[in-house]
Amino acid sequence: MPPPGTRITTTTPKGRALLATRHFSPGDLIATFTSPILALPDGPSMRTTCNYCLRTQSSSPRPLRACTACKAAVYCDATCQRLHWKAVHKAECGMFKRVRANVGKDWLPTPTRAGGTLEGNVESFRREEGVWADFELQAMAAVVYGGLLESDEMLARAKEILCKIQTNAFNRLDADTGMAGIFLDAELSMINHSCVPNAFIGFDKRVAMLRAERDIAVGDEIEISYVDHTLPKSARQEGLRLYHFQCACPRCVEDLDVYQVASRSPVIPLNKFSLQPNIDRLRNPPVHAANASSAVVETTYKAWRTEAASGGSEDMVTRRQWRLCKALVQAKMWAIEPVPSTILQAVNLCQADPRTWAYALPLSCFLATECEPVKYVAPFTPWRVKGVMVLAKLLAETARLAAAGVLSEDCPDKALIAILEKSDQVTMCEGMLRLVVHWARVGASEDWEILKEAEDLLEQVESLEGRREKEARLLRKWAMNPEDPEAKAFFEYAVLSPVNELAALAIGIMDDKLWSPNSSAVVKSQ
Ligand SMILES: C[S@@+](CC[C@H](N)C(=O)[O-])C[C@H]1O[C@@H](n2cnc3c(N)ncnc32)[C@H](O)[C@@H]1O
Repeated sequence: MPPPGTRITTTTPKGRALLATRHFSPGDLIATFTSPILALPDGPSMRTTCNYCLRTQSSSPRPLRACTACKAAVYCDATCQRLHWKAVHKAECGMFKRVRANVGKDWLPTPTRAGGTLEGNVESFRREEGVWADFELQAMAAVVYGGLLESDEMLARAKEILCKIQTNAFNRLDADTGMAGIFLDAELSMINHSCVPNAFIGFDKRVAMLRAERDIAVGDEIEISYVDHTLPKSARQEGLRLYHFQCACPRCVEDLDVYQVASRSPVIPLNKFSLQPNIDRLRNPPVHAANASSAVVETTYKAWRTEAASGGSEDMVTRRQWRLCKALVQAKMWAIEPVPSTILQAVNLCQADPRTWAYALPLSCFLATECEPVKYVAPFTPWRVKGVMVLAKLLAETARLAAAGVLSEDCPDKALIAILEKSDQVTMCEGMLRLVVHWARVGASEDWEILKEAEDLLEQVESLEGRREKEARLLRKWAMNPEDPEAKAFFEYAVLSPVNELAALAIGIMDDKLWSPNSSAVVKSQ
């Protein structure tokens, strides 16, 4: 049964499709999917992820405990273990024991349940030689270790199931919230792909939530993106290869870049309550597009990926990758991949070294103002909210160092210190947290880890001694009504202005500060 407010229809060439039978506004929850056919950790995460709720070891309050019988499946507590036993583990525990006895290791169960009506693209997979050979091996293993009768029919059935899983299951890897695994639901699998999606899926443990990303009118097809739709065309096509169709969305057909797609987005005005409230700038981005054709984008991205696979030290690879981005950086097309990914890598490198730690802040300001709002125009998308939360946490840390009078000891960059010293970092942090709390409630569930983290931090900031009440009152007023003239002017002065000043340092930091052998702030292996 399709969820209320939707119906399933059949179209050419997509097959079945989910249509809206009522209007959905941006952020509306279209449906929740609570009874997946499969919700399993993926292979590499099996021993480090609760096999029931899919929480990873790093986000679990307790060490994960293994099932005492098979020693393969792990759980965060007895409740998860009991529920998983009832849902699937009683059928697979014996299989794991056999695998352990025969090959001496834990092994990802090839799932043996998949709805009979799912699209499998079996004939197309059969033509993909490497993939098909892999499926044959996996099917054989599933039959042998599942203790099933080893017949041609059984092997064919196992391969068909693998095709269905590949075509329909969602990879729910989420490093930020510590969730990993695959999720397969028969109704969710009716949703087709577009690189300009009007909806997106969020996960909370074993529940998937389908939300509108923009207005969806009665009769519109509901479409999500199966891949990172902000990547260049060739990378998107590579990601879609195993789904066996040619994407005919406007991004693919007209070969639009992220700026062109963003400038047409109907949800641009929502950014009035964001770190990029300059709506005109999103509609008419100040980029030099003529200097960065799609051929330049593709060549840059391919060279960047080759460099990523080169196996050098992370900082040297990132340095070389940054050089490869030169044409895009000069064209001010900073939201086009691989520029944002390279800056994000640099943020991670900075955070790992006390000498460069403070540089993470301007780089993250740059990502949150120049890159993310173009890649993901709706400010409630989890990717946007997470970026603002990273900034809030960095500011909480620099504010603590500043209060202890040790900020300049840790950071030798005078321009950066000057901006931080004249800014009220606590107010900046509080402004970010109000954005996170507001948008996380629109785009995610109340149980989202990031929302809880933001609420906790906001409570701590609100109870800080010496916090100025007038500033706090204006931020509260701004969160209630971002158009209120007094509150808006205050937010621009106290939050946006220092954020933009910090962001303006980012390109210089990427060019010189992180890798120059003469710099006093260098990343590790220089
Ligand atoms: C998860 S299923 C979606 C539901 C599917 N249409 C069905 O009838 O079961 C994925 C498959 O749907 C088809 N599909 C999804 N998006 C498409 C698109 N934009 N254009 C053409 N086919 C698409 C492809 O066959 C793909 O492998």
